Amino acid sequence: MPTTAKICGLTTPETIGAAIRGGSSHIGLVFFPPSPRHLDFDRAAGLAAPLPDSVTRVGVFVDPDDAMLDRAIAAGRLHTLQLHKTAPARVAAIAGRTGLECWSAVAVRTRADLDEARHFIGAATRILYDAKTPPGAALPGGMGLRFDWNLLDGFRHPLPWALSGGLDPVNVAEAIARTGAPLVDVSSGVERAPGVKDMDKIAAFLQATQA
Ligand SMILES: O=C(O)c1ccccc1NCC(=O)[C@H](O)[C@H](O)COP(=O)(O)O
Repeated sequence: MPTTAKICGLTTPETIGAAIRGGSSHIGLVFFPPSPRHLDFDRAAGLAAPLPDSVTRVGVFVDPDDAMLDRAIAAGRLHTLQLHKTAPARVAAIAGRTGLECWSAVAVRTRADLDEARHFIGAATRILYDAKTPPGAALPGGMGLRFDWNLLDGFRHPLPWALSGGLDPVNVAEAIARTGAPLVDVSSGVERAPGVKDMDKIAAFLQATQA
C-alpha cells in the first residue's frame, strides 16, 4: 500500500489547494487558540466550504469540550477528529457522541511511551505517534520535533497508525523506508515561518512521500 499524507495546520485556500493538487489524502485544520495555525470557526467554514469530500478533513484538538467540537465539526465539515492530550474514555465518548473517526495522538520520547497506544483500543481508530514536546511547551504538537524512529522497531501496533513529528521533504522518504509508516503527517516541515505554509515545500513533501 502506498503511504498517504496529511498536511496539518493549513490556513489558506492556496495552501489547501497545493495539498490537494499534490495528492494529500488528509488535510488538518487546527482548533487550538494558542497555536499559530488556529482557525476560528468562520475562517474554518470559509476554507472548508468549497472542498471536495475526496480529501479527508481532520480537525486537530487538545482535550476539547463538546461545545468546541460541535462548532468545529460544523464549521470545518470535519470527517475525522485528531485528539491530543485526551484520555481514552473521553476519546470513546467523543467517538460515540459524534459518530466520527477519532485519532489519538500519542506523544513519544521513550519506548515506554508507545505502550500508551494500547489504551486507545476500542476508542480511537488510529494512533498518531508524534514527538513529545518539552514540559511547559505551548503546544503538544506542530513544533518540528522528531522522536527516535528506532523505537518503532518490532513494535506491534495495536491500531492503524501514522508517523508524525519533525518530518520534512528531505527526511520523509527515509522515515517511510525506516518505519513502514502507512500515513505520514507534517506541519512545520512545510512552513517558511511558524503557521505560514510554503506551497513549494508542500509539493516537495508530497512528491517525496509518493516516490
Ligand atoms: O500544529 C499545531 O499547532 C498543533 C497545535 C495543537 C495540537 C496539535 C498540533 N499539531 C498536531 C499535528 O498533527 C502536527 O502536524 C504534528 O504535531 C507534527 O508537527 P511537526 O513536527 O511540526 O511537523
